[in-house]
Amino acid sequence: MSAGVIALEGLVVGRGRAVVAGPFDAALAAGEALVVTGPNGAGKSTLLRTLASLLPPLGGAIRLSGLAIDGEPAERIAEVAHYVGHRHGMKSQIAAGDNLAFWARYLGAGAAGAGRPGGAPLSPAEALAAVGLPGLEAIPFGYLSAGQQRRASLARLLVAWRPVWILDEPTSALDAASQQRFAALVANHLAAGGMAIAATHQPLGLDGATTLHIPPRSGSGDVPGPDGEAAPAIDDAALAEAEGWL
Ligand SMILES: Nc1ncnc2c1ncn2[C@@H]1O[C@H](COP(=O)(O)OP(=O)(O)OP(=O)(O)O)[C@@H](O)[C@H]1O
Repeated sequence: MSAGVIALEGLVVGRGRAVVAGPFDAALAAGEALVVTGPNGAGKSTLLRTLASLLPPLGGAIRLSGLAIDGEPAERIAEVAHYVGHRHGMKSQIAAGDNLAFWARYLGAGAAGAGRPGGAPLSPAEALAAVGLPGLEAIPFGYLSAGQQRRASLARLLVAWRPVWILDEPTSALDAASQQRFAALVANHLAAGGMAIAATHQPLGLDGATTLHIPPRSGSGDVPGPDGEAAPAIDDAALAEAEGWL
């Protein structure tokens, strides 16, 4: 089992210079899960996007130790993580299996998976079977039902090894049996020395997970600029470009 640790030290997260949530202090070791809870708009997705290096921290630090990529110490979680956000990251008109084959190639499944704890990465067909979609690899992703689409997008976690799974509402649209199946996949990942950070409104059935509860937001809490000026209005176009929505 690897011995990685992720530590959040006074981490403050936000959009533009507007503080959304924090400061957070938490630590996560290999084999552990962090479940992020809180009401709508509290900042769960903002925290996860910050951990996934899609947004810069507004304060504090994210410290990594013992996490490596190609033998080099990782400097950012993104280098060693899968991030599954609200959007699936799959193309509707392309077969589910081909979408997963793309991710396996893009994520370098062979190299990153070599010698990983828990065995080699799964093929697209195996990964679809593992999320309860056996034999559906030739079906265009867009033909799948909402719950099937979510499950196929989660199958991406299995086609390339990454020690850290960052998951935003992973079980939304999943029925009870699919939620249980997914909880078992996360438990296997943790048993293989992985880590999971998940924002959710539904219990994930992870025994021993640490919970980080974000309370409802109060006040704007903008971070002043270096010159003491008030924070500028958020530029949605610039944010969209930085976050890759375009
Ligand atoms: N691109 C953006 N620009 C400005 N503000 C944003 C942006 N995206 C989200 N916010 C704001 O940040 C706050 C936190 O949103 P976030 O999506 O992190 O909450 P959440 O806890 O994940 O909510 P939910 O449970 O509804 O998914 C909200 O007030 C939201 O309006």
